[in-house]
Amino acid sequence: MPISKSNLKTAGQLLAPQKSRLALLLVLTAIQAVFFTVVDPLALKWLIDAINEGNQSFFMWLAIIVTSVATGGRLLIYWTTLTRQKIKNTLQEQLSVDLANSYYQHDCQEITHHGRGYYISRLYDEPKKLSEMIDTLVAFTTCIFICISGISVAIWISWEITLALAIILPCLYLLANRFSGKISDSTKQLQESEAQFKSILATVVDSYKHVRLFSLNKTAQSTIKSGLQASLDAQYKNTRYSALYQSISAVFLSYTELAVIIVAGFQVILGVITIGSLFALTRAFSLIINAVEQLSALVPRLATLDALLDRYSEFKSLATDADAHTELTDSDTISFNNVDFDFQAKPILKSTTLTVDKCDRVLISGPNGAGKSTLAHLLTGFYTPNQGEISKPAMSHISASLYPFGLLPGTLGDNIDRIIAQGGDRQKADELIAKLGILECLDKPFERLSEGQKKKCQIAICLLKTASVYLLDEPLANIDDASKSDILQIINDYTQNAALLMIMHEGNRFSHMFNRFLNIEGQGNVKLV
Ligand SMILES: Nc1ncnc2c1ncn2[C@@H]1O[C@H](COP(=O)(O)OP(=O)(O)OP(=O)(O)O)[C@@H](O)[C@H]1O
Repeated sequence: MPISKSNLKTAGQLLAPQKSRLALLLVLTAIQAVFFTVVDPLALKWLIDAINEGNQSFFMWLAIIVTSVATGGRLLIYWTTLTRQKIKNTLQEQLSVDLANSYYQHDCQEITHHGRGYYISRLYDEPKKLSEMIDTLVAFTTCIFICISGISVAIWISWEITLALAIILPCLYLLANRFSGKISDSTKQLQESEAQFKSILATVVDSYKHVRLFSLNKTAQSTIKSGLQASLDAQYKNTRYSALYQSISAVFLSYTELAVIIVAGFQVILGVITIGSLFALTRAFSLIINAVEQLSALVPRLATLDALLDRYSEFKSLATDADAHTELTDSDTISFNNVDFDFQAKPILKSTTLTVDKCDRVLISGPNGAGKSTLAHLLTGFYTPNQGEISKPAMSHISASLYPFGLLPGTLGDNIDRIIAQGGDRQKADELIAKLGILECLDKPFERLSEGQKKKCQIAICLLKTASVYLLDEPLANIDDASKSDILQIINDYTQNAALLMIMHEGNRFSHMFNRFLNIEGQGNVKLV
């Protein structure tokens, strides 16, 4: 079977919301297939027999009826094409939204590891490909009904000749079984390597200025070339299996077609069937052979679909809403108990034990690369420790401004409105915007702001949330010297009755604002005084 039972079930669940529209499409597709397969060869037989017998009026009426039916059939094809596209669009939208929902519950470390381009591929390219299951379903229905009705017409004309098909079908079944596993595996490799390549491509695109400034055009080209290699190899492998399978099945089919024409020709010579029947029979067989060929071509498509459904289910299964299970501690304090955390064997925290109380003002400092931002991600719950326990408020009680920072599409104003719509305080937002002097930024998308403006907007968004813990990573970076104390004062004012933790390289200048000092020394050593 090119598609597993569990994936058939998943496909059924995905298509359930559109079942009525889909059922209508498949019924009309089946009618269309049966109609053309039965009418086409029979009309040919009757028309040729009418010419042979010189029956002019029957010939004329038949010609008019056949032309009218063919016109109606074309209109039906137009309608089914549009309906099919509508169903595909709805399915793609449903899949993308569904996967995006899972994305926000994926492990943050995995997301950082894979990169932006990888997830763009998984949230856009794969749903688009998966929505093509509608085309596969329609093609499958068409082929099955063409085969059934074509075989019925052929049996009606000459059952002996139809027996020729019985030889070919088991061979095709065996072939399909042999190749579908290989095609499905190479499809998975292809999708994964494409997603990884898009991650590389996103980095290459982002490096525009760097490449121009250092004349690295050639290096960028070779990065693209080597990144593309794995996906091109997987594409080649996939095409090789599909083409090999289709070529072998086509050879089998052409032998059968030849055998039918020879046997039917002899039957006409012996006077067993009429010349009109010969034409009808060859026409019906060519339709059946065509349909069987298309059914064979569906095997690689079904194997591809199987791989895509596997990837869809796997992506969804990686979603864990860990924060939903975090117990809220009574006092909303933070404590690390014997926590270990490392990145690829580089220790960031080693047996770290510390407690931050409600209302503490903590300055986090330490050399570059020591692990300050990593600690901030552990505190917010985006990273989980390798060992030990972190007790902290749930993410809904924490507000943070972390690197890298990103908002949803739209202007800064749109993004603030979205937070207010979730229960945010409009008056507090207006106050923060006025105090931080970012009124002119409201109607611009975040990416078009200056770096200092971006920083102020990040602070405003962080403070807008009512939380019991506030965590800001380098809030003064890119802020002009004259504004630094004012901004720290704003942060201090808006975080009263909450714990405040700030990562700052120039913290010593403002040490009077803090009551505790957390020094990340590197190699996993951390000191809190
Ligand atoms: N996603 C990651 N995968 C692997 N290593 C990482 C990852 N993120 C950070 N690191 C490594 O962990 C170490 C700590 O990084 P982190 O960003 O926490 O340092 P930091 O103290 O905030 O530095 P800075 O002061 O320069 O901002 C660095 O050596 C960094 O290379």
